[in-house]
Amino acid sequence: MAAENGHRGSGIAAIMGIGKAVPAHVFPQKSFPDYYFDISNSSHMVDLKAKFTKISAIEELLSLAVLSLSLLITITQAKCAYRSASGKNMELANHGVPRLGAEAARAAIADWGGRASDITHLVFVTSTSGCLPGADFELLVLLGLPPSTKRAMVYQAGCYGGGTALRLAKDLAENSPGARVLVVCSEVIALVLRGPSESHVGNLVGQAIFGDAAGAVVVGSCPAAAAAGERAMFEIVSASQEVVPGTRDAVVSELREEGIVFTLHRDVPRQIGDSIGRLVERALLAQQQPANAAIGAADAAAPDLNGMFWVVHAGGREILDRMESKLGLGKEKLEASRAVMAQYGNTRSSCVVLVMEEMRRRSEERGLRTAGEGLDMGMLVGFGPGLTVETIVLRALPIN
Ligand SMILES: CC(=O)CC(=O)SCCNC(=O)CCNC(=O)[C@H](O)C(C)(C)COP(=O)(O)OP(=O)(O)OC[C@H]1O[C@@H](n2cnc3c(N)ncnc32)[C@H](O)[C@@H]1OP(=O)(O)O
Repeated sequence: MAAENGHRGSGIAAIMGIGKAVPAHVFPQKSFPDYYFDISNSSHMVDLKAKFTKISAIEELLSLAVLSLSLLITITQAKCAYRSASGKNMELANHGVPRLGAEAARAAIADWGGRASDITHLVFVTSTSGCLPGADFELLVLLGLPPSTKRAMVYQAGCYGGGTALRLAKDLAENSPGARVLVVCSEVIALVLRGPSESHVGNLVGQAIFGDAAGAVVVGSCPAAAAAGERAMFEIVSASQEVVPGTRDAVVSELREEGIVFTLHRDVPRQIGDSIGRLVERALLAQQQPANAAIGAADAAAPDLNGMFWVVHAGGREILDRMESKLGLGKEKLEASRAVMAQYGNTRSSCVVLVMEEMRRRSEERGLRTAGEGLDMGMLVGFGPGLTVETIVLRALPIN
């Protein structure tokens, strides 16, 4: 299946298979505030519960949030105080992260059409477990990948980790002959889950919006002949990473005795909104010449952003709203991100893969020419602590 050994991959890396996995059990978002304040013995915090209820109504249509693996632990432990010890939660995360990841990886490999034994590299991303050997090793065993698979772990990158992994996969695929890189992003938020604190509303926001999910893709260059079943869906044209100056404290996450304690600053949506125009402009300038031509060679510096598809990390409704208005995007452009947010919440590093999968599914259902809503060029945006922003220019290839 992989390109011939010894042939140096000269083509642009492309995504050839996509898969996702979400927990089997979902929790009704509407009754989540009652449940959450009840299990944390916090029902007396009436004002805070009202605030939480407002925040957790992520989208008007939302009926379910996927938080099940993490919620199961609270059910079995029957405690979830703001500062409870995290031993059981750690066990659950260390167990769940590779397993959810393996499910997504199996789906991605099936979608690609190759065999697990053809995978040459693995890039595994998580910010919600911590053990050695790591989740990448467990995945190797669970999938029966060759022991010679070259692995790399991306730990604690937060929500931008999905973009980081795609950037690394591009470099690996374009510089290693015949490489087929499996990227797996898996997050089980057991270590993050804690009861409410009146003095830490930034944490409460995360309790309302974070969810468990894994996303996986297979990346390679020089696809084998179509007859062999391998096809490129999205070329990874170029990839950039930038830090937004002065935003170091915006998203902070620390691994402590009581688990992962994170905070989201109230200004995150504004900070992303204020910088997104410049970041997108720079990402488009950084892309390679052939892709420029596809956007519109006559005016490559001022592309029609509405003529592109958008795979944006579903960080929170306000972030998507601000991005939409700052970039002047039409209401429909961030539909895939909003759908993922409504169904699964903010699933951290895996979120951009889920958005890509959602977009591909919708495009195919509508009989569109490409998996990128029928368009040729698109942009993936992931962001997280730092604030660090990953921007990836994608080219969607025609669906066979
Ligand atoms: C983890 C990673 O690596 C990467 C990430 O994805 S980081 C996550 C990024 N996401 C965010 O930061 C969330 C951004 N916020 C939002 O999208 C929206 O605020 C929201 C969807 C969460 C809620 O929107 P909303 O329902 O319109 O409520 P909103 O009015 O904004 O807030 C409700 C209350 O909570 C408060 N609040 C909201 N966010 C807060 C925060 N981060 N810190 C403290 N207070 C906050 C508001 O001030 C408001 O308080 P009052 O009622 O006293 O005025």
